[in-house]
Amino acid sequence: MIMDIVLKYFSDFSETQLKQMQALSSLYQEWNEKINVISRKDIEALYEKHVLHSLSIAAVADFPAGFQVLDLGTGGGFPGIPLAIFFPDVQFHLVDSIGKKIKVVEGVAEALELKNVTTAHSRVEDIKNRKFDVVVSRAVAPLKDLWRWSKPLLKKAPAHEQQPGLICLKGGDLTQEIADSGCRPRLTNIYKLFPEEFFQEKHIVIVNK
Ligand SMILES: C[S@@+](CC[C@H](N)C(=O)[O-])C[C@H]1O[C@@H](n2cnc3c(N)ncnc32)[C@H](O)[C@@H]1O
Repeated sequence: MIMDIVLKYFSDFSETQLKQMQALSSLYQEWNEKINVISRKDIEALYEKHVLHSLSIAAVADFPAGFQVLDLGTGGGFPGIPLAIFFPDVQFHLVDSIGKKIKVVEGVAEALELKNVTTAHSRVEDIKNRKFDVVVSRAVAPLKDLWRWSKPLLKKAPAHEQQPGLICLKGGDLTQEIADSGCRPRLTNIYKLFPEEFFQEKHIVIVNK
């Protein structure tokens, strides 16, 4: 099935990861019948539109074992769930302000037995007393807000080291958004990694700590 598209670009999965990736299709179909978190059109193209797109972050950033990653505005679990499968030794905290979406994420993570996923039904601004190595996010808010929310939640980088703090998937013309953001991000074009036609959010934007 369409899962082939993921295997075309990421071939190094363990048996467990492969089973988890393959299970995503039926899990999201089942959950979507109860709670609609993904459009009908998109659910048919789950691996291209959501899974591969989420994994594009893994193509540009390495998360070492023990890293703590926050997925800000995870919705139905993107990019957090595919990344949690991809990086089983990294801890992912998936947060969204809409409770029913977090219910789906919890159901999917539990069915996949993803021990490295925790969730919270919360606005990201309300997270207190926690720090993360990196924040990931897709299609949530202008860069200015993403960076304002992420900054206080990030552990400090060691002196003189440039480390990614915020990695987000974004679409459209980012010129004005970047000018307004108050930070100086780097951009990677996703279509240089994967076929352009799959994605609406065509850039990976990385802001260093
Ligand atoms: C367009 S959806 C994208 C969901 C998911 N990241 C994806 O790409 O499929 C944006 C999500 O961000 C969430 N969100 C927006 N602002 C937020 C905030 N301040 N804190 C937590 N979640 C937020 C919304 O509830 C919504 O589920």
